[in-house]
Amino acid sequence: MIIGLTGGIASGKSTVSNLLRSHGLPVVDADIIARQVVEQGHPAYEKIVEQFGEDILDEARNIDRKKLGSIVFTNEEKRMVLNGIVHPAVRMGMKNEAAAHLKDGHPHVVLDIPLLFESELTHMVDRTLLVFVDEEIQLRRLMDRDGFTEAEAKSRIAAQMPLKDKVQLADAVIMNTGSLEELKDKVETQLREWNMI
Ligand SMILES: CC(C)(COP(=O)(O)OP(=O)(O)OC[C@H]1O[C@@H](n2cnc3c(N)ncnc32)[C@H](O)[C@@H]1O)[C@@H](O)C(=O)NCCC(=O)NCCS
Ligand SMILES: Nc1ncnc2c1ncn2[C@@H]1O[C@H](COP(=O)(O)OP(=O)(O)OP(=O)(O)O)[C@@H](O)[C@H]1O
Repeated sequence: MIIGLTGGIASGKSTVSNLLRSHGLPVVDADIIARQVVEQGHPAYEKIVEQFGEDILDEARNIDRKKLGSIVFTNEEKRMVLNGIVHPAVRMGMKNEAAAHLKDGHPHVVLDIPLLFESELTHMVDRTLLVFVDEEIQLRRLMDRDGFTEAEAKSRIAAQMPLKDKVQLADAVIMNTGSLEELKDKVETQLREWNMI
């Protein structure tokens, strides 16, 4: 079974991913692949520099993610351009990694995809699991984790489908408004319900 793990920015997907890994489940992380496919030498890197110019590069000519983020999270059109370059490569990378885990004999694989619903990727998975927090907690955790101003954090949250709309689309929801201990219990309960542990 392929599980699609999703949620909003700073909802707790990586935290849940780590708990899933601790149960022996392999997790394929779309954010990590999205970083790999824009490294120098990859075709997506060239396309991004062509579209966004050399101003988004740092001294070592790597993509400065902070700079690129400040452009695309305040301009939907530019975000779509970036998505159009990066997402096909991410999809391919995820498929390859998932196939390798299945080939290794793992019966279940988790795909951690922040934009699972926005990018209509549910066909890639058998079940969807949403990590939910209310907007106030999401904003606070995002500002605390990344040191963003309120405006920066809000622009990132606004670039995604509201979490309450994702609740309607998910097969199961894990509430992450409580403590990490509670989260751990909820993850375990969900895995048992789906006969995955
Ligand atoms: C804009 C970029 C350079 C900012 O990099 P940065 O290191 O600051 O953030 P990081 O990649 O770790 O993403 C953090 C979170 O932001 C959110 N996010 C990232 N990209 C997007 C996007 N295009 N639309 C909406 N939310 C996004 C996700 O929740 C993600 O988990 C980077 O996010 C990027 O290249 N985005 C485009 C690719 C993408 O969509 N990645 C996310 C899933 S594949
Ligand atoms: N139950 C919790 N209690 C307190 N802090 C938490 C809890 N769950 C997650 N956090 C913290 O909130 C922040 C966001 O969590 P995490 O990084 O797992 O989110 P994410 O959904 O993977 O984010 P992104 O979309 O940016 O990749 C982190 O600093 C994490 O340590």
